[in-house]
Amino acid sequence: MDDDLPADPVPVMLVTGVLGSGKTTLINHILNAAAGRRFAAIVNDFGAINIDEAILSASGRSVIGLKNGCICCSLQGDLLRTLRTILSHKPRVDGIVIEASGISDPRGIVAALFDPVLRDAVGLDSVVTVVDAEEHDVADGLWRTQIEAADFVVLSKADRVSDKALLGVRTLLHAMRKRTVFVVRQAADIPFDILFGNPPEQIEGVEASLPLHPAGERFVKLEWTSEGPVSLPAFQSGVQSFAAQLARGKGFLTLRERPGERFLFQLVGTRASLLPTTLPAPGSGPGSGVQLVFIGREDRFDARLAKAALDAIRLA
Ligand SMILES: Nc1nc2c(ncn2[C@@H]2O[C@H](COP(=O)(O)OP(=O)(O)OP(=O)(O)O)[C@@H](O)[C@H]2O)c(=O)[nH]1
Repeated sequence: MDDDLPADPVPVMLVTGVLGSGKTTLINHILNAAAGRRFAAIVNDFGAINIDEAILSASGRSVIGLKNGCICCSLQGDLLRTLRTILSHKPRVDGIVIEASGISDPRGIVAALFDPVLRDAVGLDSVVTVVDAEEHDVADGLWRTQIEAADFVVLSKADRVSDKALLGVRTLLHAMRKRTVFVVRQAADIPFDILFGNPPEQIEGVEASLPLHPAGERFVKLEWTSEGPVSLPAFQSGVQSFAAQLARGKGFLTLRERPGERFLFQLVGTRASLLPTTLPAPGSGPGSGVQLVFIGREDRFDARLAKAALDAIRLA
């Protein structure tokens, strides 16, 4: 181990969950709740436009985005380099939160954290899996894998379902797990000292050589930008033409109808929202214009047609 790496392992929390489940929202909550403690967040967005980094940076904490790939597959080297950079900072951080992209197999990331150089410097404290209480596909192998790997399952969007439906999801989650899983209704219910500082039992079956899921084969992404504002009706009808094919859409918009304002667009499953925002633009991009990322399973999402529909918005 390098001399400049800290002697005590820095606790790491890994947050997983399928696309749009609520990982960024949860991490925002954790960073805001961590008053007086120094946390670094590493976010792994699927696209080169890192919307999550832009959302989390508003918390004022150190947030580093890993772009254009999946840290359980192609970006493991980037993750390890980023961890080493964070660990070399003085004063040292009290904890590190890693947000896996919505297509990540947590076992691959856990295996990476057992890297021989880092294993004395960072300690995996917990794997937290966010489950959308409203929309989830129990037949999805990745969803099941993420739940199997979890020390905690946080149910998001519990506010959108009935108590009966919530009980149904909780019962399902408990039935899927051989060992205890903490199912909490919202992040505020997770005791902070359990998240950081108490090593959970090691995740069963984790080995350095686990087969990793071929992320690139399952999902395609489309990134679309415009330097200027777009028309709201044209945007709505353009996105509507391919929304049913999507697993996830998000990004920032400026609209011709609302000069001087910016909006955060979110689409998960059948729900879409467009809300005014004061968040900064991703990267060093200008605050005007449009930066959007769309993700869909490759057998459903025709990114070429979607791009054509979006390009037509520019002319509208
Ligand atoms: N009503 C409600 N909405 C939520 C909750 N958690 C997240 N959302 C909304 O769900 C959408 C997706 O949330 P994110 O936190 O961006 O999800 P994510 O898992 O980080 O998404 P990806 O990184 O793209 O996979 C956003 O519109 C959130 O505001 C919740 O508990 N209740």
